[in-house]
Amino acid sequence: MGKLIAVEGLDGAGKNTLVTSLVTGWRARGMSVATLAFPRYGAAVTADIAAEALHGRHGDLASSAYAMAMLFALDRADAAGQIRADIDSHDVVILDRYVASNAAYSAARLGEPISGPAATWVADLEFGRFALPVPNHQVFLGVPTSVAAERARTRAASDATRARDAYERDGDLQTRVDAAYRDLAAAQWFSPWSVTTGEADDPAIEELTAI
Ligand SMILES: Nc1ncnc2c1ncn2[C@@H]1O[C@H](COP(=O)(O)OP(=O)(O)OP(=O)(O)O)[C@@H](O)[C@H]1O
Ligand SMILES: Cc1cn([C@H]2C[C@H](O)[C@@H](COP(=O)(O)O)O2)c(=O)[nH]c1=O
Repeated sequence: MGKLIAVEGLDGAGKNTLVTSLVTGWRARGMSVATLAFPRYGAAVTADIAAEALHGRHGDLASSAYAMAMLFALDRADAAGQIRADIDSHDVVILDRYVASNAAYSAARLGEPISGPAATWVADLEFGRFALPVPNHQVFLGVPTSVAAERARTRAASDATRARDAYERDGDLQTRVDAAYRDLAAAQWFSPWSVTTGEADDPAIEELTAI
């Protein structure tokens, strides 16, 4: 039975880069590692519709925090069997975004604390009704919001397929999401959390690399 680790953070924080580097390190040590990124663009229609909505399609769909969160949650519900099978057959399963993304973005959109109705609904829906596995560990890649925003902007400028979506263009939302993630980490929401800047010499990264 492998460990399930979820990496969380703002848009452009460098989650994908961090996951890739951790996976490379673990595989170099002979560990078997499975990885999955949410939303599963191109693999789940719910993920694609969510992305399209954040780029201005599907009428007023994106204006509902709960509707958007439901799309992201249904994507994960559809992947639950795959996640469980991966946990059974690997030493580590590492996810680029997971349930806490829905809790942080939904609470931030609605201006609620993480103990409020939206984050509670996300947890009940995803860990409860959809029975998604609870991670053994969650990592918040807590780079400054200005750094994440600049990385998202630079990426959009150099890659036409990565134009910034409604969440990425909303600086106030990103600031509230950052605060929500810090609260989730401080509350050790559903599992132990670490907060890292992502630098290789950060003790939190050294600890993860050495699992
Ligand atoms: N430590 C770093 N230093 C400098 N640039 C970085 C670093 N980590 C990531 N980047 C760059 O920042 C951009 C965003 O990185 P990445 O795609 O890993 O972020 P992400 O958190 O997965 O983003 P999103 O959630 O928006 O998909 C990329 O262009 C990447 O090359
Ligand atoms: C998985 C997931 C994502 N979101 C938000 C976070 C981002 O702003 C967008 C798209 O994700 P990406 O990593 O930038 O491709 O959606 C969310 O609110 N809830 C979720 O579960």
